Amino acid sequence: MTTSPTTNEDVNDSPKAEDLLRILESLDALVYVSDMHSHEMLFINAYGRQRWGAPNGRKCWQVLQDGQSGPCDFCTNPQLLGADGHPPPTIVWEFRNTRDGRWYQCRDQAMQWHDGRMVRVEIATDITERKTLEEALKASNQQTRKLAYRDDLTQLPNRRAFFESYRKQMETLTPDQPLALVLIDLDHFKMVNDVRGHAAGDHVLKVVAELFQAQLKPLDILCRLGGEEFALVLPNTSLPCATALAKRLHEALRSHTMEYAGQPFLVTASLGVAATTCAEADLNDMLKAADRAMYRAKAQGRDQVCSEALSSQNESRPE
Ligand SMILES: Nc1nc2c(ncn2[C@@H]2O[C@H](COP(=O)(O)OP(=O)(O)OP(=O)(O)O)[C@@H](O)[C@H]2O)c(=O)[nH]1
Repeated sequence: MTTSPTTNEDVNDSPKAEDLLRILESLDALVYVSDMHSHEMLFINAYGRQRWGAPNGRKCWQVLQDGQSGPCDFCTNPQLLGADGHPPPTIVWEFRNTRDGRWYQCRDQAMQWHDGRMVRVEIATDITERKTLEEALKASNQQTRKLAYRDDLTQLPNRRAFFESYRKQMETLTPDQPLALVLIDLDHFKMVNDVRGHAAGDHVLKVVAELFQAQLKPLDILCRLGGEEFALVLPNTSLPCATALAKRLHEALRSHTMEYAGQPFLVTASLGVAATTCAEADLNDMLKAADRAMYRAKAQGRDQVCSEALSSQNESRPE
């Protein structure tokens, strides 16, 4: 009967050099050693030789990378020797190899070679599959986020995006900068649907979004709150300037001839404008003020712009 070792100590008692080499040569990972200063490749295991070839006296950057005329600018050697002479802990990083295009997790450390010089030892495992999955997940998350924040029909930011944009503006603007909000509600939109059909209503919503967007500056944020209601956040804009812009939007819409299924028709909107200094720009108060102004526009016969200041300072604030 054969007896087998029972503890690690028994196994590691007297490891033979050829056994250690056999382990290195059969590893499913790149292991290489290069001179810290000259970058000469001193050892590369079978895994590495199969993918990058034998070193033949070349430097590590000549063996492992493409298009290098000197040491790589991403080389971790400078980090491997601590200022106090003691090597810091192993450096772990991820890198896409320039020769095979695959991703590797690299574990680098410095050690003293048998002839006394300092060398770098790298163990690199192929993590391409994991990276591919991570990238697919990231892309899918971005797409999900895009869908969650975009209105499908008009491609404008939706209600959720509106609340987030408003909050961001509050953080970005200085306390004395004005902020304006315009609520826009199409007039008698139900009639468009009833008389011309739901598809015609959808067409109108898309055209309105494009018409308005064409009048805006890059920092102005037009959102579709839902149904036939839109909101416009205007950073650093006073009440007079916001009202003037709202009047331009109002005019652009009422003077635009819609056309659906060969039939021309007109659409109008009621707009409510509110503005305040950023320091006072509580979203609920702003929404209420813009809503009041918008309902005043509806009550006064629709097809017009009304405004309401939250703070008297806004009345004379320049754009
Ligand atoms: N085509 C289409 N219609 C929508 C959409 N969302 C909401 N609506 C319609 O918009 C209409 C809104 O009607 P109301 O709330 O009565 O408002 P209105 O007819 O515009 O009347 P006022 O606002 O008082 O001028 C309803 O008929 C909804 O079905 C949409 O995405 N597409």
